[in-house]
Amino acid sequence: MPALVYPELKPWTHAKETTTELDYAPLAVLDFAKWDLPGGKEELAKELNEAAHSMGFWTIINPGIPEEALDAQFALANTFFSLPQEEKEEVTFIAGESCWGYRPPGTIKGTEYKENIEMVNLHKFTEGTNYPRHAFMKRYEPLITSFQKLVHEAVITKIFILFAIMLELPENHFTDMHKFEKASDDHVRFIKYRTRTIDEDKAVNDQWMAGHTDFGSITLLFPQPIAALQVRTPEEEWKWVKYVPGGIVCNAADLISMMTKGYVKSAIHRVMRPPPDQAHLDRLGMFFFVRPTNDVLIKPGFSPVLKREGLWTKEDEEFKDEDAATCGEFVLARMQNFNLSRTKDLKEKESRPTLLSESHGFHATKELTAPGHSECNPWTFGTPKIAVDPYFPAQNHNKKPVADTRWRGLRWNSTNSTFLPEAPLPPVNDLPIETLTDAVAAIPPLQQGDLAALGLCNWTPAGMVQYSFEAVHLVTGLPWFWTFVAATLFWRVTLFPFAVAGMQNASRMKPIQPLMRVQAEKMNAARQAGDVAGMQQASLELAQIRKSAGVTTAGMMVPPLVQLPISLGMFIGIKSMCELPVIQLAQSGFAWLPDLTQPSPYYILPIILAASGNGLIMLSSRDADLSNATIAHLMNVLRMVSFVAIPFMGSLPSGVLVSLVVTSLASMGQALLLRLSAVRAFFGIAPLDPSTRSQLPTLRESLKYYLPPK
Ligand SMILES: O=C(O)CCC(=O)C(=O)O
Ligand SMILES: [Fe+2]
Repeated sequence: MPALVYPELKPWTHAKETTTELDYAPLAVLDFAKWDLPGGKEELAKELNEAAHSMGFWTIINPGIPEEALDAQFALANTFFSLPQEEKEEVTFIAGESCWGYRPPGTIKGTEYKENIEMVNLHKFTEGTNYPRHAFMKRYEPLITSFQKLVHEAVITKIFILFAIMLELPENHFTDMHKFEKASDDHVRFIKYRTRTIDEDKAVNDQWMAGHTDFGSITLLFPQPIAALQVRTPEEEWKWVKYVPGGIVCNAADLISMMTKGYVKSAIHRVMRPPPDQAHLDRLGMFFFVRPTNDVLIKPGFSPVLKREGLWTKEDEEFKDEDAATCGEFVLARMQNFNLSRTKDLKEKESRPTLLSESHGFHATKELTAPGHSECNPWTFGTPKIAVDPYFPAQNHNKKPVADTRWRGLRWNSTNSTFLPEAPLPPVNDLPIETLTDAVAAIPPLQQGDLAALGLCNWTPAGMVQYSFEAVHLVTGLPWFWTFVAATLFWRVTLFPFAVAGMQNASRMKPIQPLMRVQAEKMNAARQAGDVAGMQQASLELAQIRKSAGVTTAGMMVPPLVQLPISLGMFIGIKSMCELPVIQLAQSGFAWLPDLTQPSPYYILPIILAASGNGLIMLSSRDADLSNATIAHLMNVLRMVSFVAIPFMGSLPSGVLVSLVVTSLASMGQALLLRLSAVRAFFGIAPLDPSTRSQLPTLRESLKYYLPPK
């Protein structure tokens, strides 16, 4: 494993895969490498359709999340769980109020056993979110946020696009409901399950977490090899979920099920004592609970598929927005019920959960569900009161309860059900709140492999540019501002031979141009006359002319083919480093431009860029063939565009602009250098001919050229 951005984090070593033969659920494996292939998304949507409709569980391979990024998060969790207990309890779940922060193991009701679960829920860190957070977690905010954003982009968004395709809805149907930047209860959860003795486990029927559904849209379960998770199949059997190396297991949850009228199944799952070859090992899990944004209405959306399936009814059509609860209200109410329910599910012979939809809006009453009511959740697992139907009944969806305490009565049959806090919880307001400046001041230097751990550095041009920036920084030890300058110059120097090759080719081309024009005319005449032999002859001659002049197709094609991807890669690669952000870039080491991830102050860099861009165009126009007026005026258009683009440039992170300015100035230096007769002679480029020196029209002349006379 490469060094982490934060070397003090303790890496988590994953166990070996089990060799025990387990009764595995037949889960679909979706290969996200297909995403960009022609027809790939449609094929994936088909596979997801089958999986989401039947099992509610599936696995994604090649999700585009680097292993190092996962390792870093597991190390973070491992380090957190090994902190002293008081430090972990700095921010703790508050029964009936919130589930952010740490939840220590409780005692299993009716037994003397301690629960073997401790967990921490990390609400996404977005603007305006003000949840209490551990000082420890704040310290790692960049590492956590960039990971969550990456997962959102690379996996979650794609799943929602596939949902939309499979339901024949516009691709943005679900993605619009799940914007990372908007307020929602998206969070990452880490759970540490500690081993128990055989006897302890027997007392709870080997259950580590009772059967339940998750209550958001989807849940991602990141790869870890200890078998323990089981899913309830359509045949109502518990089957093991197989670990696929690098694969992310996903399950659909209640809200997505409600919004698709149960077409997408909210999957019932539980966690059991692992098989014998793994039962002695602690299990560390990482999960991403995805929720719609708070403002989204819980309301099924019309889909031709639902209609064909007979799930879409007149009632749905007539359902009014004002009758719908919002996802924010729903999640809050269920969360408030979080620690209130007191069930004995782990002691039941077998937890027999139902789906939320079975009871919601029908059985819950204000009286029963009032906070603190001892019977607030009468639907304990296994009671005969509930009909056990693991599938979402289509008919009940429109009975959306409004945001009142009725929601508290909804079954919260998840992980918290046995939690009984043992010690009084610290008041949140007393917690030391570190300022962000403190956190930033503590940024450690970047180390090799850190960018990869953040999901950067791959085999695309942008990824390779990022790799080169990391390498230049580590090899030279330069601060980040100068790293940007040096790495950009490195690429200019690397591209210099290609620029020279392009010029050599062009200079060989120049004297044969009149001949080539004649050949082209010959070719045209032959084509019009239908004279194939004549055409062949003309192209043969053309080839010979070019060959004798030393002009090759490769010579014409290769320089731009190399320069273009690298230039684009620089732009995209640097932009994504700044936008992530790679937090070290916030300390540029250059007083005048302290933070490369932020726009340039007072538009200084965009103005320099526009000015140098103009200079470059004027310089290259001097030796250009401007006999064609359109070309001459077009160059002037480019000059004007460079100024008009200043506001856009002003919105880019200054790291991108530093690189663009260096590129522009270096290009100018290169152009001046390649005008010198001695340099041209050295490279075998024909000298410039002062008699053919051209001059651009004035900007006013160009405006006149484009604007029709009044
Ligand atoms: O530990 C697992 O594999 C599943 C955890 C889970 O289902 C949950 O936290 O909701
Ligand atoms: Fe779950």
